[in-house]
Amino acid sequence: DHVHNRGRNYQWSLGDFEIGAPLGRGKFGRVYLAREKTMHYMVALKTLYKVELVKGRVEKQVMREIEIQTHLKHPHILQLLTYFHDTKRIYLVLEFAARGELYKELKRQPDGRFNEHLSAKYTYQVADALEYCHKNDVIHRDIKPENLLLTYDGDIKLADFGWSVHAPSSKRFTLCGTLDYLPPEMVMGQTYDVYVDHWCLGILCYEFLAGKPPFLSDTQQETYTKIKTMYIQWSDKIKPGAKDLISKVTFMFHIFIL
Ligand SMILES: CC(C)NC(=O)[C@H]1CCC[C@H]1Nc1nc(Nc2ccc(C(=O)N(C)C3CCN(C)CC3)cc2)ncc1C(F)(F)F
Repeated sequence: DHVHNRGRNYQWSLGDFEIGAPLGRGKFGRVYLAREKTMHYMVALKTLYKVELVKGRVEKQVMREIEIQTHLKHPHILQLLTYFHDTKRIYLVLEFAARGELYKELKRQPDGRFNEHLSAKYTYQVADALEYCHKNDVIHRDIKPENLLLTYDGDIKLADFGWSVHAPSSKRFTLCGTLDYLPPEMVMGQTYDVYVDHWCLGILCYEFLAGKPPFLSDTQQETYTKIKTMYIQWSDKIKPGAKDLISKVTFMFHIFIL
């Protein structure tokens, strides 16, 4: 009915939501559980402080994240439902993933790793999301456990398109966080294409099965060297079938590129 059914041009605002518990901290502000007042729809409300965005010189990146995530609609991609702002903050109204952050689920496992069934399920769902992104000329560029969330049913939601770009691209970006997932061509600062996501998918699958990424080293330099030489020590936890899959997904394209 007209009261509840808001048209496309409806201007959402903070008053439309009841704010609940904090879900944790995002990069530029807190994330809260919230409930939309008329339909009682549960959402995640991500707040971004404008001052912080300016200080971090990431306004364009945030605009790109909003632009990209608004247009991607896929069961394994966390949807950006709407956004609005007030004087101090930008608010992203995102899908609420009831079972939270996958990397915490990984750490909660008895030996820090998923069994083959779960690893295959999650790897498949991320691959499904990536295929959809690539069909829409979007490279995610930052596939790793920290950027994956789990729904109530235990399905994957790919989130955080803060580093995504339109393919192909040679956009260099200052690295923040782990190098473990960087493919060789990005380490060498060359142009890259959707294959960077394939590389990361292989690294992700390895980490699900082994409980740690393949190039983990004590120093950054060592990690770089292992990546550039594609020197991978196969954990004994990885069976031949999985090793074959990871090699094909991760290394195959890079043999052509390098
Ligand atoms: C991908 C991106 C990099 N990550 C993020 O944005 C992070 C930063 C903060 C939270 C998360 N962002 C989201 N989190 C959820 N769901 C969620 C999260 C945490 C818990 C949880 O375990 N607790 C509350 C526990 C409950 C128990 N207590 C003890 C600890 C916290 C349960 C459900 N849905 C949507 C989002 C989103 F993305 F839309 F914002």
